[in-house]
Amino acid sequence: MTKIGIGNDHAGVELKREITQHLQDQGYEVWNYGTDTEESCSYSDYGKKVAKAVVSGEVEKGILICGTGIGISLAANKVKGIRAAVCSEPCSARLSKQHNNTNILAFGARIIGPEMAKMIVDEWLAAEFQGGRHQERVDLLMAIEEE
Ligand SMILES: O=C(CO)[C@H](O)[C@H](O)COP(=O)(O)O
Repeated sequence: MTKIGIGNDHAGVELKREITQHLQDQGYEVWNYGTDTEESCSYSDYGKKVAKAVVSGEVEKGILICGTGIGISLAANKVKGIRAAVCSEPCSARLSKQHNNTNILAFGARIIGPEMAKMIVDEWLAAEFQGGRHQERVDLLMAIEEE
């Protein structure tokens, strides 16, 4: 079963627990990269940890949660090879995989509720990259990393 890495800052601890349970109920193997306390911390540390786990192949996909999903996705996108998208509804999550081949999904625990988060996660995990013209664009996107 797909291995999924999950990480969050202090704002995302509770939602991370719910999403982890939701994924495990479906048979996914979930690797937790923290944080697990509500002590104030930096989203950068956890975005980076999950991003590096995806790039190294330790896990296949990543899920990141902070207050808005923005800071933690920005951190992940600093890691070479990562395409992380913040999504607040399922349609964008599906298209982020179909067109952009995202390898990390992010959302905000202060923006959406747990049921919406579960729908977003399910839609993203069910979607497949469509390749073709989108592959050419993703190749151009990733080539920016080499400039
Ligand atoms: O959403 C976030 C980053 O994009 C953080 O979770 C948020 O900035 C944390 O704020 P605070 O320190 O006030 O709890």
